[in-house]
Amino acid sequence: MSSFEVIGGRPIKGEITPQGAKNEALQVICATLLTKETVIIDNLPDILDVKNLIHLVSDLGVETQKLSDRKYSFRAQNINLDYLKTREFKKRAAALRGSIMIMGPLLARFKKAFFPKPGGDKIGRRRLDTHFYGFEKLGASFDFDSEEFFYTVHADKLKGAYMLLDEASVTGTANIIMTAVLTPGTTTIYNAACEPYVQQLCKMLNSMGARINGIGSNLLTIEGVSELNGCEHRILSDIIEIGSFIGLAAMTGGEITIKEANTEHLGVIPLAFRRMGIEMEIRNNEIYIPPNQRYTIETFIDGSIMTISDAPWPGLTPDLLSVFLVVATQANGSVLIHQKMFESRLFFVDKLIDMGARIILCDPHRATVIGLNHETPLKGSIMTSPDIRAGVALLIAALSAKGKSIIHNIEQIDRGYEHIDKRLRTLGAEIKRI
Ligand SMILES: CC(=O)N[C@H]1[C@@H](OP(=O)(O)OP(=O)(O)OC[C@H]2O[C@@H](n3ccc(=O)[nH]c3=O)[C@H](O)[C@@H]2O)O[C@H](CO)[C@@H](O)[C@@H]1O
Ligand SMILES: C=C(OP(=O)(O)O)C(=O)O
Repeated sequence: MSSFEVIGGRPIKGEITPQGAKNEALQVICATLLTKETVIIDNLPDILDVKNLIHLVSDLGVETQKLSDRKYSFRAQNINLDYLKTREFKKRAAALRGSIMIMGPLLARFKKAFFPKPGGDKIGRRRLDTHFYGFEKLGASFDFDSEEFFYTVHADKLKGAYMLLDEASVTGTANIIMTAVLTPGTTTIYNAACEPYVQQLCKMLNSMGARINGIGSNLLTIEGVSELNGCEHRILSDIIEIGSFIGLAAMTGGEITIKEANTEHLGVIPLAFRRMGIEMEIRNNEIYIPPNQRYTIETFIDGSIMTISDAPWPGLTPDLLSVFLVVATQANGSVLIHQKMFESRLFFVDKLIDMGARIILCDPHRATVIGLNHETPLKGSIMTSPDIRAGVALLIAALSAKGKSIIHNIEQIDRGYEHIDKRLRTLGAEIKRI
C-alpha cells in the first residue's frame, strides 16, 4: 500500500492538461470486442483501471499494441471464452467496475457471456439489475449463481425490442447499446443514460457502422447491423479531473489554466462551481481560475441554503460531490451536499472534521458544510483514502491544509488519476509518494 506525503498551504499555479476520461476509456475498450477489425484508441489515460482492463481484454484474446504514449490498437479476432471461467479472470474483473461492460459485446457477438462480481468503488449498493433487464428484453436468458456470485447470459437468437429502463444506469446503458448494435431489428432504449461517456461510445459505434439515433438524449433508437468495422477514436478530456482541478485551485487560492478542457461537454459543472462562488473564465477550450479567491456560496433566490446534489446527466455528476464538499469547507456560507445516488460516499467527512472542517453528517446521503471563510486553515492529518473521489477530496484538503498530511491507500486515487503526484508538482504542489 503506497501513501502520499503532502505539505499543504501552497497555492498551485500554472497550466495543466487533463487526462483522457476514465469512464469513457472503459466503455470504448470494451467496444473493441464488437469487431474482428482493428480499432485504434487515442488519449487513453495511464491509470490503473485502464491498465487492468487492457490486460483483461488481452487475456481474453484481443491483440493489443501500444502505438505511442496514449494510443493503442485492439484487434478482437480470436476470443477465448473459456478464459471467462478462470480464477485469473475473476481476479481481474474484480479490480474495476468498468469490466462489466465486456458482457454486452460478448453477448452480441457470441450469444453468451459470464461475469463475476465486478469491482470499483465501495460506495454503497451497486446493483446490476438494469444491465440484465436490458439483455433479457433483447431475448437473452439470465442466471445468477449466488454461491459463486457469477452472472451468466446466453441466447439462441437476439431480437431488437423496446425497453424502458428502471434507472438511467451509465454502464447498464452502455452494455445494452453494445448488444443492440449487433442485434437484428430495432431497439429503443428509453430512460437511457446520456453522460458524455455514453455519447462518445455511440459516436464511436456509429463510426464503426452502427446505426444509433438520439445520441445525447434519453431516448436511443438502434437499428441492428450484421457486423461492425474498425475505426479510430479519440477520448475526450476527463470532466471529473477538470472539476477536481477547479476545486484544488479554489481551495489553495491558486491560479491555473486548464487546457483542452472540453468546455462544450461540462454540462452544469461550471454552474455548480459558480454557485459555490468560484470564479472562472471559460475561453475557447480553456478554463482560467483566478488566484486568491474568497468565495461566497450563493443562497437560493428565496434565501434558503444552497443544495448541491447529483442527478443523471445532464444533472450534476455524483463523482464530483466529494470535491464540492471539500471546497465548501473554506467557503463563506453554508451548503447542503446531497449525494442521492450512492449510500456510503460521504463517510470520509470524519477525516475533514478531524482537520478542523465544520461539517454535520445528517445521514449517509447528506452533509451540511459551514464554511470557514479562509479564516482558519485545515490542519494536516494522517488519513486513508476510502474511494477514488473521496481520496482526491482528501488530497485537496491536504494540499490546502497547514502542515504535513499523510494519505494512505492511494491506489484508490491511482485508479482514476494519472501520475497525479508528478503532475501536481509541476503546479508547485509539495507532494511525494512514499
Ligand atoms: C465505470 C463507470 O462508468 N462508473 C460510473 C458509472 O457507474 P455505474 O454505471 O456503476 O453507475 P449507475 O449509473 O448504474 O448507478 C449509479 C448509482 O446511482 C443510482 N441511480 C442511477 C440512475 C438513476 O436514475 N437513479 C439512481 O438512483 C444507482 O442505483 C446506483 O446506486 O456511473 C456512476 C453514476 O454516474 C458513476 O458514479 C461512476 O463513476
Ligand atoms: C465511482 C467511480 O468509479 P467506478 O464506477 O469505476 O467505481 C468514480 O469514477 O467516481
